[in-house]
Amino acid sequence: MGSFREAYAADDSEHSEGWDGDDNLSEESEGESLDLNEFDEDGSEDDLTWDEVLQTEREFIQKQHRGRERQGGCVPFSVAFSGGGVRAAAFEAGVLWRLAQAGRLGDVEHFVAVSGGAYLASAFCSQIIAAGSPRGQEEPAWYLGIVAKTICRMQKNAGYLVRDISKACGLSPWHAPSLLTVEECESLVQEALQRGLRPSLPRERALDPTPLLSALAGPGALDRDGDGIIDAAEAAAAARSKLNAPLFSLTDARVWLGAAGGGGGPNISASWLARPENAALFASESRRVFAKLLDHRPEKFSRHSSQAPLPWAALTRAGALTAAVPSKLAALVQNMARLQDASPLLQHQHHQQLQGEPMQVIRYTRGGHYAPHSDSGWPGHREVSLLVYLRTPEVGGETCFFPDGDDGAIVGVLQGVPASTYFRRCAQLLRAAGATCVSPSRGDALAWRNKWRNDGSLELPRAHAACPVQVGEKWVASAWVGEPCDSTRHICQHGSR
Ligand SMILES: O=C(O)CCC(=O)C(=O)O
Ligand SMILES: [Fe+2]
Repeated sequence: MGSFREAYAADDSEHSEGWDGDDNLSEESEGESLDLNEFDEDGSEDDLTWDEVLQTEREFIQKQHRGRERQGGCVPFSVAFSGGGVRAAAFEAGVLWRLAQAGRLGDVEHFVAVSGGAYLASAFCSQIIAAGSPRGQEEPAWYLGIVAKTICRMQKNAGYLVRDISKACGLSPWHAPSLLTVEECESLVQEALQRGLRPSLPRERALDPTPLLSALAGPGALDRDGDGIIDAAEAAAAARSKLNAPLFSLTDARVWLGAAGGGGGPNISASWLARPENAALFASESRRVFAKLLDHRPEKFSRHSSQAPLPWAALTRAGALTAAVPSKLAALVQNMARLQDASPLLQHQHHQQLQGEPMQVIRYTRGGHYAPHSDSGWPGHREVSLLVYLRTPEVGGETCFFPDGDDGAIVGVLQGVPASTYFRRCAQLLRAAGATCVSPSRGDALAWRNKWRNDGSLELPRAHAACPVQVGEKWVASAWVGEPCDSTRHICQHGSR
């Protein structure tokens, strides 16, 4: 553990109360800045003398040295950041990042800074205080996360003067070229074909939102059997079919619910949902989210593709060409988590969380698309989404991600656009509204984190769309890393993982 981190955390912990998690210290904390007049010039009986301070510091460092020697740790060293305005801070951000990448930040004994260097040093220390402490093995990744956050904060404040070398700002989708081999892609396609995956709907039906709207907008949308009660199955089916995949069939919903009984398990278990208070909560959340989505753009509820769930066990059975797929996906999540979040849970439990629900192979024939949507239906649902292109269309089929927290621009640009225009110019339209579009390329993978507002409300987290396939066929595999249950969230998974 870095001694400066401990020293800050131990001695200055009360200062962290002024940290508001945003770019500025709160007004309150500014008002509470250190008042030098409070100190007696000759030092009152209650104050530490310089000798005592030095002695305490020496003992602390000796203790650290002994601990380090016992663990066979690296040679400790100190870091000094010079001044030079924001340019110095920008340069030193790079130094911090390299030290974090080399796993050496934990060996820093003293960290001193002046002027421009202190912009960075103080931001870095604030992040450390706010983050608490890492546990053993997690230390290098923990420091990477802290430095990434520091860099993002600087980039936000200093703009182009600071380059985002951490690639962590803005939560961009992570693009991993050639993650799967051609053989692995084809094996997934064959597995899905064996499970009866058919071509998706023809174009004319695919782009017509009318049947969807009539099916969804009625008051009985959640109460499927019309008995006035939204039971567990209805709530689950509604969450799945209305919030995430609006054309998800009842059969699919049954498969999903059925998985609760064994093998993998869904994000929310049937037993959890069976408790009336949970089902009611779930249904009301679903209604709220659904209403909000519907307000934005009803057509977004359309999805035209065919899906086949692939159980993980089938992929990893002896001799399967797809045996390496789960670890490749897990490693992708881990890399992204290290640099974007460094949340220990996401970094270390992703393998298990990944297999919480089956992978899904999706097939889009001409006109097949997935209108703007979010993969995560509620807080505590899917933390990360993964997508691998298995077969690429000749034209169309781009995956477009909307700008963070700004789906308004997208809604505006799509308003009144006829289906035929959307079919031909989807990526062009979405790019013009600020979206980032990725063209399918066989074996390439994308990963992104689904984010929620702090208060748990929906922000169309990482809203994205699959543009219509114009020529050829597009096949993808989708997988999700479930968010672990967290007692501060009122809806979270209770699945039998
Ligand atoms: O096919 C694509 O490009 C996106 C698929 C997707 O968004 C999903 O499966 O949730
Ligand atoms: Fe999606």
